[in-house]
Amino acid sequence: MITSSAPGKIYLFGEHAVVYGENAICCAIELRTHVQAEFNDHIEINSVLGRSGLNFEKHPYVSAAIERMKEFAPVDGVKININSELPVGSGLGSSAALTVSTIQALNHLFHCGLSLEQIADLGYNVEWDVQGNASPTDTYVSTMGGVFMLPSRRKLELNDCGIVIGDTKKNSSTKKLVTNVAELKNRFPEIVTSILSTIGKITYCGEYSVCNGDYESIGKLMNINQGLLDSIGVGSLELSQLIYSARSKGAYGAKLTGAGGGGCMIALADASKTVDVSDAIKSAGGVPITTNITDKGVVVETKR
Ligand SMILES: Nc1ncnc2c1ncn2[C@@H]1O[C@H](COP(=O)(O)OP(=O)(O)OP(=O)(O)O)[C@@H](O)[C@H]1O
Ligand SMILES: C[C@@](O)(CCO)CC(=O)[O-]
Ligand SMILES: [Mg+2]
Repeated sequence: MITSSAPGKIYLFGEHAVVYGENAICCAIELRTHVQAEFNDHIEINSVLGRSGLNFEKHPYVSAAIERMKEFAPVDGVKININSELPVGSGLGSSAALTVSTIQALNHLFHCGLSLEQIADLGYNVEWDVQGNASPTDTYVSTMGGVFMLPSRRKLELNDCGIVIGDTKKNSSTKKLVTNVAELKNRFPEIVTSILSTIGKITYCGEYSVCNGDYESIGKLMNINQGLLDSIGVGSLELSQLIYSARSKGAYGAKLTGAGGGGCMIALADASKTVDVSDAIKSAGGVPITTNITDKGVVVETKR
């Protein structure tokens, strides 16, 4: 039996734009998904969503990961148990953490010898298989841990600042939201391409601010990024309420993270302000989530 785990993630900048090759800065967080894999006489997948066999409706990412792993090993009889600290479908990369930890568990159970780069690439393929469109960002950062500029894969450092997360209700998947943006881009190609390109430029400016620890500028760039995400239809009333509430209590900046349409927002704040910002998120109807950035990517926790 193998148990592996992988971290979730947050975006400082660049979600959705990174699907079209623009820059993004993405950070792994300490909340993790844990996957246990053992040999079995058939395929069985157990999670908070229930029990199934190979089932692309109930467990699309695990089922797609098993299919991809069949290129390397005879994955016909395996039992997968999933436990996660990440809210499902909330923009914190729960699909990527699940995908990457599943691949790593099967990698070690069947002695495939896959490298971290190969795991990240396979994870990207799985998210693409399920969503019909994806960037390599979520699965790369969940594999490697840390803070990265994608697609260049430049590693960055982000220390000495507080990250406060607020969760809101969400009723749309990343697959649907990414599809919606593609449809908007098809309808207004010049306008949406210009917006996505501007988000890429925000990220480029943001990298300079991150490297210089200029949190005031990072916050202002996050706020501009949020306005552009709203313009392409991936915001929500609930997210806006939390975002403006966090900003009113002294956050450097606040924006949605991940695919949007609800789910999580993040606020960047000085350590002295994180309690006030967290209270503001709660008073605006959000569920505050406390976590930190982590350098710990996908790992094997136990082998028995
Ligand atoms: N703990 C879990 N157990 C089973 N399936 C899970 C779990 N966590 C995530 N999933 C799968 O991932 C899907 C959510 O992926 P989705 O990409 O929509 O959200 P996310 O990854 O949390 O957000 P984002 O992609 O914006 O970061 C769920 O519908 C489910 O199929
Ligand atoms: C919306 C998106 O940019 C981030 C989802 O966390 C999709 C992707 O990059 O695969
Ligand atoms: Mg996802």
